[in-house]
Amino acid sequence: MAEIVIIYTSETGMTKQYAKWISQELGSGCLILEEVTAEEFLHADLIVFGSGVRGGRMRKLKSFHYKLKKSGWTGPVVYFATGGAPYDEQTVSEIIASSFHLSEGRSVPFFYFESGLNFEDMMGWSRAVMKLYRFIIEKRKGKSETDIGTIQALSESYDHSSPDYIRPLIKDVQKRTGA
Ligand SMILES: Cc1cc2nc3c(=O)[nH]c(=O)nc-3n(C[C@H](O)[C@H](O)[C@H](O)COP(=O)(O)O)c2cc1C
Repeated sequence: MAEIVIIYTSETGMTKQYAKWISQELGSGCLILEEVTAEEFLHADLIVFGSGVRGGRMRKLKSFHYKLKKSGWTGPVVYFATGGAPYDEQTVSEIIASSFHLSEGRSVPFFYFESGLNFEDMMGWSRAVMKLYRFIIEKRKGKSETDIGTIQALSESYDHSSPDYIRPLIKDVQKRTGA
């Protein structure tokens, strides 16, 4: 049976929740990026990597790729990102474009899962960025419906995460590993 390892990083627990759901579904190990050592993933046939979206791009992709490079592991990776914005093809394309430097015609296995915002567990500076962002939109004249929705979303914690969203990723990983 193929060995799958899930590696994730999570500031407020949203990505952690998705990583746990994926790990339960695939029956695979679930490791934290900041703590994982090469020995823990060198034997893997496939790695699933997940992080939250920050300013339109995946957090900590660089440090994940650095760890892989340093370890010499060159197997397939399936990516997932969690974000406060609802699923939308345009948004997902923009996250991919900002996160990965892809030459023309290349693509990466990538899945986006809507999560939410957890102000309680956010680091101080993240909370400050959110507050500033909300302030800027509130000052806008002639606010669009999106602006109004964004102000509302930035007003309090919410969690739209659902284990249903991971289905396409599970199917993709199973196809790749012949499970
Ligand atoms: C500073 C900051 C910037 C964010 N930028 C985005 C964004 O551009 N798009 C989005 O969908 N969500 C954005 N979010 C929401 C997070 O992506 C979302 O809460 C994510 O699930 C957090 O995952 P984590 O708690 O596992 O790190 C942002 C959150 C913070 C704190």
